Amino acid sequence: MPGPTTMFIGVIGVGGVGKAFLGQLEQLRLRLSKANPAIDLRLILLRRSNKQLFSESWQGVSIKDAVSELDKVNTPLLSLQETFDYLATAPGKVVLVDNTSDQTLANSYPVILRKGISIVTPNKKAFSGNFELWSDIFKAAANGTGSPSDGYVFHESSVGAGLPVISTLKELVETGDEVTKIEGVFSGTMSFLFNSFMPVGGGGGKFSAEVKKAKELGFTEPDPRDDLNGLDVARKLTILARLAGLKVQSPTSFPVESLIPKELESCNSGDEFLQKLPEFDNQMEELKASAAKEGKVVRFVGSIDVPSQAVKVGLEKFDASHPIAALKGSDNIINFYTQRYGSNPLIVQGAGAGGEVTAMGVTGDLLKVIRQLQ
Ligand SMILES: NC(=O)C1=CN([C@@H]2O[C@H](COP(=O)(O)OP(=O)(O)OC[C@H]3O[C@@H](n4cnc5c(N)ncnc54)[C@H](OP(=O)(O)O)[C@@H]3O)[C@@H](O)[C@H]2O)C=CC1
Ligand SMILES: N[C@@H](CC=O)C(=O)O
Ligand code: NA
Repeated sequence: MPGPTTMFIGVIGVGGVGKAFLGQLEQLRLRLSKANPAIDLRLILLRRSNKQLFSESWQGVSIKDAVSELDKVNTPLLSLQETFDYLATAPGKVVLVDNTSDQTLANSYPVILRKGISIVTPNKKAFSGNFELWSDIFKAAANGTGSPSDGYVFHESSVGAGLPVISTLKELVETGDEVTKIEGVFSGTMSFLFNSFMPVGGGGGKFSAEVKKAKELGFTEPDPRDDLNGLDVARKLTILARLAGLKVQSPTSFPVESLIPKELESCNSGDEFLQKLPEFDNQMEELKASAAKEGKVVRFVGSIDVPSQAVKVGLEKFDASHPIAALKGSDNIINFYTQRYGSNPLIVQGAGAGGEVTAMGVTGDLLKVIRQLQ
């Protein structure tokens, strides 16, 4: 029988982040039940694009074996609506973990929240799509203007992976500081690409080869064109700008520089794009050489100027001594300029992509929900 502190968890998406999350969920389950044996986390749904696994009896499936059990399933996939209805009938509190980048699922968040199901997710689509969806989500959430019986929603990993970017910005705003500017490097993929293709001091690999590496390391979006076209950074800036109080309509409503060569804009798939990208390495070599002539390197950055409501995303040149030029690996750096912090910004820096660090933000959000519902 489920007790008052039984929490039913549904997980959608078992890619790089989803698999790392399941590992962390099992650790969390063990730690919480050791601290308080009444706390009982049960995995009742695991779904990928073509299969799903249920726990018919609400007992929960083994988290350790869930991915291999999911692989064995050969029953027809339920619709998303049927899946939400199943979750809503669980005999207790339910949390849905969306580890996909699916827009259709993101569009359903208001409906899910109104069923009393909480959501934690690294998926940016819901928070960076049209402004109406953003408003609907927070109207429906218990930690927005919804009722206490609605679900909670947290999305820390949608910006800067597990780095405390969203929580920091929210606290600045909610404690009455005035945020004037947010700027920095917001993409783990772009950071990795430029740090390794154009390192300070010269050298570096071929741009296209670094893109393939970034994908293999699990830094890119499922389709790496979503990183290279600047849209992933634009989505993150849309989220931060909205949290800072700006009514940004969409991630395409401000200037965004794309690194997709014109000739590859019509590729039909990410694979075709990756295959053809080496033909355009010379364009990136020219960019590197022209920056080097000025003793600089190029990095992919973004900024939000709050008073003028100006948001932009693109390439900029930096001196070798600049902190942005000196970043390593997939590191993000996010500078918050505020009235309280004056001319020395509050800085958040560290790995901005990768399965484990992203899953950590999702697991942290799950803990926030558990604390609210306990
Ligand atoms: N990777 C990173 O460093 C970071 C990722 N994120 C975000 O985390 C999310 C996941 O990223 P990542 O794990 O790297 O991506 P992956 O491509 O590795 O995994 C995506 C997973 O989602 C599943 N999926 C896709 N569409 C659907 C659908 N309609 N229904 C059910 N399952 C679906 C896929 O199913 P299948 O296995 O069948 O293909 C796959 O299991 C994305 O939103 C991304 O933007 C955020 C911060 C950092
Ligand atoms: N593709 C994204 C993943 C995290 O949001 C990135 O590279 O930053
Ligand atoms: Na974050």
